[in-house]
Amino acid sequence: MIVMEDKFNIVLPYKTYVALGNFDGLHIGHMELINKTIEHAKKNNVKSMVYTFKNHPLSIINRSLAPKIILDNNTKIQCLNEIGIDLVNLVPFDYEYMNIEPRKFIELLINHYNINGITVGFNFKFGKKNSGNVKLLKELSIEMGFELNIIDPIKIDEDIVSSTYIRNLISNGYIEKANKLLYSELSLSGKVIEGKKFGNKMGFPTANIEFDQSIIIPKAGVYYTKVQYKNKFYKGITNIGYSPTVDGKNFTIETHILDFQENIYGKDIKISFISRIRDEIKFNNIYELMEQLNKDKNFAYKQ
Ligand SMILES: Cc1cc2nc3c(=O)[nH]c(=O)nc-3n(C[C@H](O)[C@H](O)[C@H](O)COP(=O)(O)O)c2cc1C
Ligand SMILES: Nc1ncnc2c1ncn2[C@@H]1O[C@H](COP(=O)(O)OP(=O)(O)OP(=O)(O)O)[C@@H](O)[C@H]1O
Repeated sequence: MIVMEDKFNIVLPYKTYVALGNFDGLHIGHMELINKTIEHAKKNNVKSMVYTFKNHPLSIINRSLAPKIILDNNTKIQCLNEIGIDLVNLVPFDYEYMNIEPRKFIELLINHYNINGITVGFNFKFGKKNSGNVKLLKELSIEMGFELNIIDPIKIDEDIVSSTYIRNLISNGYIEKANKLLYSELSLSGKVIEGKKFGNKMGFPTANIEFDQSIIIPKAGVYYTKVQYKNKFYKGITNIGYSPTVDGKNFTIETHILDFQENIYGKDIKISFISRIRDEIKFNNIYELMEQLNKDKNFAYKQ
């Protein structure tokens, strides 16, 4: 898979079939769209391409409305590679880009990426002030001669699946439901940093993770997690919150990795959230906390 960050500077030497969108999270709606793009690209003997953004458009259009991101770019690239996309364009979204008129945008796509076809969702909007829509795309596809695929809404129960819908699930702790809608389980990657070193004394050493502030964090509480370190997987119990029993001041994400004794300060780990175990509790003393931690650990062993 080729990854590029091109803002209409290059001209591709081959034809492409392009999926357009933000694709944060890579949910089942996005998957339908991306799989259809690959299918059509193969049928037409051209390359499949995901055209998306390096930064969320709202981070430029209206910073105060910019959401926390579900999937970091590295993980998104890895997933798209697994799915079988030929090219990914992670476009840096900036002020100049924001002001491209819809018709001009499609002209640029055609001139630079040799477009054979485009796939978008039913509600796709594009171009300056989001003024381009599916109706305009239909007109342009006839005028400019490219194939157009519109994907019908993918729903869960009566709700249309969207990145916003999934962000709400995550913020409210509904990890299992969010995971059912995502291509891969919700995860956080980062470096292990030093904590208060109190966990060790309780017999529950924890890996505190340095997390990216732009990434969405599940609701505070305790989660059953899967931890990846150096291509090996371990069970974990992860606490998100303020540790009110012992500290109450700093917000941390810390994981006790089961059956693991290595010193991993400074090393990168990936935590995948599997299910929510409970709320964070302010215990009367650390003995009560330790008793609960043993229960959490036994829960994880049974999974
Ligand atoms: C699985 C797990 C569950 C936890 N649950 C709670 C809790 O309910 N209440 C609380 O005050 N602290 C909780 N903690 C935080 C501990 O108090 C914390 O791990 C300990 O203070 C060690 O911190 P340190 O890593 O900074 O040394 C939990 C930690 C883990 C790993
Ligand atoms: N549930 C869905 N069914 C079909 N197509 C979808 C669905 N969700 C998104 N799409 C399409 O996938 C592409 C990328 O969607 P995009 O990430 O921009 O929006 P979204 O998933 O609805 O998230 P947001 O909540 O941020 O609007 C768009 O073309 C969009 O129309």
